Amino acid sequence: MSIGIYFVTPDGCDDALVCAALAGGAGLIQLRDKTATEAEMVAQARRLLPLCRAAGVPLIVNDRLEVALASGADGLHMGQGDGDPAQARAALGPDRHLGLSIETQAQLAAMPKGAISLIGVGPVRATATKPDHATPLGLDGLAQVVAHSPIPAVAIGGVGLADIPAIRAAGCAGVAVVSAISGADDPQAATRDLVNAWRHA
Ligand SMILES: Cc1ncc(COP(=O)(O)OP(=O)(O)O)c(N)n1
Ligand SMILES: Cc1nc(C(=O)O)sc1CCOP(=O)(O)O
Ligand SMILES: [Mg+2]
Repeated sequence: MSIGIYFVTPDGCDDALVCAALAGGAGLIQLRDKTATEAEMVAQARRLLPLCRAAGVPLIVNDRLEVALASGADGLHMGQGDGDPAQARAALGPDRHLGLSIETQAQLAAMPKGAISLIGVGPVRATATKPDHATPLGLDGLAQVVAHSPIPAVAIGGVGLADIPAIRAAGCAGVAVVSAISGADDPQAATRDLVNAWRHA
């Protein structure tokens, strides 16, 4: 599986920002909004789905299984405290993506076999985007976790353009970013630069 650049939305994300990431070549989108109501997230996911489908890019919902199901999204991302992955897999069915956050080797070893299709490993570095993040792994720690993963992994947390060669060399299927795209003056160009760096790493 090759994902490349995985755009995770910031709180209050404008649909236009997702369009810019799609136009720049993002290979996966996660709707993550810690401030939105369930109804707002369902409505936004329903608006974004046709845009993502037109680009051939899956749309995944963060945290909220009900939103993923009600919107018909292509999957769900869960953290360690976000419920039982086996139950989420049963509700999602066999074909949709189910991502799980992995912060340590022990969490990887304890991961329920079969339910998860993708892991997000991090944070690589401290990041203000997720104030409650776990202890940073660094690029070496990332590589150690990914080396033991039986399923595709993406790196997340405080990463950007300069990290892409090391992240790819670690065996990741992609890199998940918020601020490297959302904080750029030109999000489409920033995504394109990340995509090109990924392709040439
Ligand atoms: C791809 C990816 N990896 C990790 C996370 C973090 O999930 P979680 O630990 O549940 O934290 P929140 O994002 O819910 O604050 C993620 N969202 N995506
Ligand atoms: C959503 C998220 N999860 C993380 C984890 O470590 O699990 S770090 C993170 C935020 C990533 O944002 P940025 O690219 O701006 O650092
Ligand atoms: Mg979560």
